[in-house]
Amino acid sequence: MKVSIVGATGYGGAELIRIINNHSSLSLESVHSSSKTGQAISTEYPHFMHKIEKILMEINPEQMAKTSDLVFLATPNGISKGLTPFFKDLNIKVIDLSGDLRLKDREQYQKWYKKEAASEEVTGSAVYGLSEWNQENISQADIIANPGCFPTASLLGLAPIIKNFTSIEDIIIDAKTGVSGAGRSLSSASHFSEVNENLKIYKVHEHQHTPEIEQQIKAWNKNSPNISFSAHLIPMTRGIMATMYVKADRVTSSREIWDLYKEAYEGKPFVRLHPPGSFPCTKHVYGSNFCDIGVAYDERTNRITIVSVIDNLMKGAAGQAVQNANLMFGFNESDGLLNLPLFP
Ligand SMILES: NC(=O)C1=CN([C@@H]2O[C@H](COP(=O)(O)OP(=O)(O)OC[C@H]3O[C@@H](n4cnc5c(N)ncnc54)[C@H](OP(=O)(O)O)[C@@H]3O)[C@@H](O)[C@H]2O)C=CC1
Ligand SMILES: CC(=O)N[C@@H](CCC(=O)OP(=O)(O)O)C(=O)O
Repeated sequence: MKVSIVGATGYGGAELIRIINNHSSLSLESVHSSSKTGQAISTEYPHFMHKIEKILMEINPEQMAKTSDLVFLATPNGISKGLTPFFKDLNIKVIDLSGDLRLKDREQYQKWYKKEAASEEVTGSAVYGLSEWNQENISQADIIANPGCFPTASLLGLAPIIKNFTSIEDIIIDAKTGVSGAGRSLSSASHFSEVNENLKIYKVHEHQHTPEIEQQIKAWNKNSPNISFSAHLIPMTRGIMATMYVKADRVTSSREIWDLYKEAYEGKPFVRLHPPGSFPCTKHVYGSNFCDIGVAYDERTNRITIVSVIDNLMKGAAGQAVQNANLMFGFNESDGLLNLPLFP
């Protein structure tokens, strides 16, 4: 199966190239850029030297549709909503890594992203690509809205509770991310001297992933409350930890909660449940497509604590995108993705 990448010079695009290089059924046909056409991708990323010697090409959907079966859009928010209709008309499948196609309510997109939303036709035909929980729809989709990094960690961590408790009183998601989550372009927010030895909260009550998480938990259980979500930037390159506190409508136990997770993720190759009383850290998933989860119940406060970790560029972006491609084309779900994490 031949694939192209738009936004190949970004971190998500580069991670796609790395994964596809180890895939038995996907082959990289072409890489595309809006600003570096004619340049070799290995000039931009010397770690690809002598291995990936593709030249960056212009973004020409008609040309791409002649040679590729699938295009990954690893572009900033606001771009894929314009490109996707061309690919849709040309019958080439699309996996969009940006936030453009995830929210079904266009007003919500405009409110949180502060941009014009994609057309209803495009958002209507996009399938939300949370691989573990939407496999059937993904396998029949032509357009995938790949989930955001924080929503992936949060939703995989919340799903068993949301689906098994009738009513949840309160959800707090306290999330931390490494700096590669902000992409490769330069900004003062990701400047070494402002990130190193620093811990910073950002987009308080305004983070664009809030409505994405709420959209999915309310689809799973209409009694789900709005969430309190906060994002923090920490001085590391990759990784997300979402620590979540959920107040349930009834008394439970750590064992009951752990059993729910065990059952929910039995046979899922990329979600690993820690043994009772043990919790994951970001290095447990570094460079891999795993989402590791630990859970416990605090009987003093009647709150369930869930810790969910992912690598933002893998399970939070390119890894899950390839997992979705595997499901779309009927390949083994794990193809190209079974590498162990890098440790330490
Ligand atoms: N980084 C992460 O952890 C995650 C990222 N995402 C999402 O994935 C997408 C890609 O992220 P990431 O790779 O980190 O971002 P980067 O900023 O690293 O890369 C984005 C790339 O998009 C290209 N681009 C910029 N403007 C345009 C344009 N007008 N038309 C076409 N291409 C353009 C640029 O390449 P060029 O100038 O060569 O065209 C750039 O290299 C984003 O939407 C991001 O929000 C989602 C989950 C996690
Ligand atoms: C560190 C950092 O800035 N992370 C980004 C991650 C968002 C992202 O990946 O964008 P989408 O909206 O396409 O999901 C943020 O928190 O906004």
